[in-house]
Amino acid sequence: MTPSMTPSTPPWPRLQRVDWPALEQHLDENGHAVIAGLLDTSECAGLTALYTESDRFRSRVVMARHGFGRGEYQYFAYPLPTLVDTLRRNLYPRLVPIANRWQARLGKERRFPAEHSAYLAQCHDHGQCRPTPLLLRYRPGDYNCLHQDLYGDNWFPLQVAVLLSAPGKQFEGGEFVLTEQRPRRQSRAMVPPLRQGDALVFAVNQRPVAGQRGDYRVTLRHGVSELRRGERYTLGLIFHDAA
Ligand SMILES: O=C(O)CCC(=O)C(=O)O
Ligand SMILES: [Fe+2]
Repeated sequence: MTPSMTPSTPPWPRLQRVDWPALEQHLDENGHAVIAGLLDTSECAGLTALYTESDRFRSRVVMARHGFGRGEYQYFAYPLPTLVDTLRRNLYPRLVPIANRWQARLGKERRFPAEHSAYLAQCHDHGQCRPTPLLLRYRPGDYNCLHQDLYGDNWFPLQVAVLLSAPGKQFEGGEFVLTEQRPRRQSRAMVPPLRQGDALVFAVNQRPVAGQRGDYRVTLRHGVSELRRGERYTLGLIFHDAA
């Protein structure tokens, strides 16, 4: 454990400062919402520095080999770095009420338990045992095709990505892009402005939208536009484990 991996303040008080009702409303209306400044610069640098510590990771994916884009990412192995584990365990209970409300509106039966440990036990019972938190690295010319991070039948409907690099300073281009596909309509693209340390909460698969005849589903995908300069790192926090 490097010293920079110790959170400078415990994440719990940090998350208490978040305006959750506003975040929830933005999520309901757009399928994504930003938690500004969740990590500080030194925490971002500490996580970025882990990228070269190969024994922290269970696998490395070179995106071009799979047609996923260009660039690469690595999935952390268990045990997760303390800060990654703390973020995942503390963000989850805040997102559960939103996730369960969406499940009901989407007509889905599954409800998620209040604690992340209980949810992981469920994933493990389903044979989804492999950790999904990841670090992504982009260099000039790299990009990430629009995709969804499902990894099995049991998936938690919200995920979080934290931008670890400083736009305009450490990199240019490389915008986080979301698309929202509405039934029988054209897709809407969204590019939330992100600064270093900002966390984006977004829908993994679908979100409910109130229509004239009840709720309907819209499908979301996310990706990253081409990086023009520098190096860009992201921490991805997915709450379900993978098959
Ligand atoms: O690099 C990014 O911002 C996208 C990360 C991503 O695809 C994810 O966290 O699931
Ligand atoms: Fe992703």
